[in-house]
Amino acid sequence: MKKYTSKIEKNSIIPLSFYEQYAVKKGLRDDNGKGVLAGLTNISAIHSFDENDLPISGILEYRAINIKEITANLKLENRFGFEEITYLLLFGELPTADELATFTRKLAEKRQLPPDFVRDIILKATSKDVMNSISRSILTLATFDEKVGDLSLENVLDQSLNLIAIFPLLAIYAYQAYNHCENGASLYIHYPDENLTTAENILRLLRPDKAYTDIEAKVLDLALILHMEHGGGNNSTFTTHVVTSSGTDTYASVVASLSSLKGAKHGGANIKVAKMLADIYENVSNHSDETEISDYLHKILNKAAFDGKGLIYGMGHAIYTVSDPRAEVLKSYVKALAKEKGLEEDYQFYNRIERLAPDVIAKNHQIYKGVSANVDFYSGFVYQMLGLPEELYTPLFAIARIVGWSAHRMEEMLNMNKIIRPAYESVLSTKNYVKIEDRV
Ligand SMILES: CC(=O)SCCNC(=O)CCNC(=O)[C@H](O)C(C)(C)COP(=O)(O)OP(=O)(O)OC[C@H]1O[C@@H](n2cnc3c(N)ncnc32)[C@H](O)[C@@H]1OP(=O)(O)O
Ligand SMILES: O=C([O-])CC(=O)C(=O)O
Repeated sequence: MKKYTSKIEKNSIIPLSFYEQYAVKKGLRDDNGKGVLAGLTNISAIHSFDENDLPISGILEYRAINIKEITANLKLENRFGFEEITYLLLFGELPTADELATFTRKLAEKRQLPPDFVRDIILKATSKDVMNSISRSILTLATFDEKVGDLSLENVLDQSLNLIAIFPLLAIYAYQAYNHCENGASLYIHYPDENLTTAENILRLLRPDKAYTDIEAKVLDLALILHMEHGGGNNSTFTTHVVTSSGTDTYASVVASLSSLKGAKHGGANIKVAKMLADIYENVSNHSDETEISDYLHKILNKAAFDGKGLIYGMGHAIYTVSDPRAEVLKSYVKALAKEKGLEEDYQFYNRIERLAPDVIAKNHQIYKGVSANVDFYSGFVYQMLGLPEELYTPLFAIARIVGWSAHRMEEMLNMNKIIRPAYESVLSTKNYVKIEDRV
């Protein structure tokens, strides 16, 4: 293989200077780190600079409503919000109490799989990679749908609602199947309860005794809400736009976005954060020695420790500068939860890394806009405290983000009607074909 990979490298690597020469925006990003404007949206807004272009604490709005206000109100009213915010993101306005009750019932009715699907599909060829198992299930579900390629708004909405409703089942059953077949654990396939919310059902399906506390379910509900949507440009949602513009079906579109989300630089970062924190904890002898921790973070950044990729996971963001508002909200819950679970030392350790990492990154990279903890930094710690297995961290992100993907798919269908097709400039000069006997 080495012989082939050397050829690929020799014939594929493009000098860095060419990108400047041809004015190509690497990663579709401007020099100052901002994304190239690729679309317009009504679904959400992200603010990280003020009117004078100075970095500010991040603001995220769902359909123009600040998520901090959304989550604070839900907390104040001690209510679950996943269904309500799904309604807001999909339909563009907050539901009345009656509309919410009807919509919640609709989602509950849709929360079921075809007969024998678990036995015939999910329990076969199990995998530690639950994201891949979900994709396999979704592509199989496409074969059950007689209207798979019907691209009318009504049908796409119906398909999207079906997938939003059954996503928790696909994720948790895939985990239970893996845990049983590969780890020898007992197999639990509980049915969802139509009177429970999405967050409650997730805990019910996962726990052997189906039990959970109200606080656990509310914290999970909050985490889901914070992960639901992040504009049209994030990697998985942009994937939705790209593949929707080609006219593909809803199942294929969701699988494409899932494939994007699982990447370690995107939604897959939450598992990496948990593993990285465990690695730092193991390799640093004094857990409150900031110099020793910084030195180890430098090693990670220099590809000499952890996974050798040079990334400090859970830190940095394509858009946010001073802070990611979702990380701030999660952190406030993490602090209280850690106290309740007697994990304050772990919380302090996370806190230390969060404080030290930006400096370490800034010393090694040119940072135009600042680096801070992103939503993935604390989410894994929350899931750990809820007793959720690592294999489900990224699937939980997907259970939430499919709502944003669905809203963006419909927005693309309604507004664009133009295939997304940017240009790539060839940097080679034309050559003649050489006959095989003349090749050296
Ligand atoms: C839900 C989400 O998707 S949130 C993001 C989850 N991902 C992670 O946590 C993975 C770690 N973080 C990262 O890899 C990056 O911060 C990203 C991919 C999220 C954003 O990267 P960029 O858009 O390149 O951010 P930015 O322009 O601020 O980066 C400037 C430089 O700092 C580097 N950098 C930024 N964050 C990090 C980090 N956490 N670790 C190491 N280097 C970093 C970038 O690679 C870039 O280096 P380069 O100029 O040599 O290419
Ligand atoms: O916006 C991005 O680039 C990454 C993302 O999806 C998020 O932060 O939720």
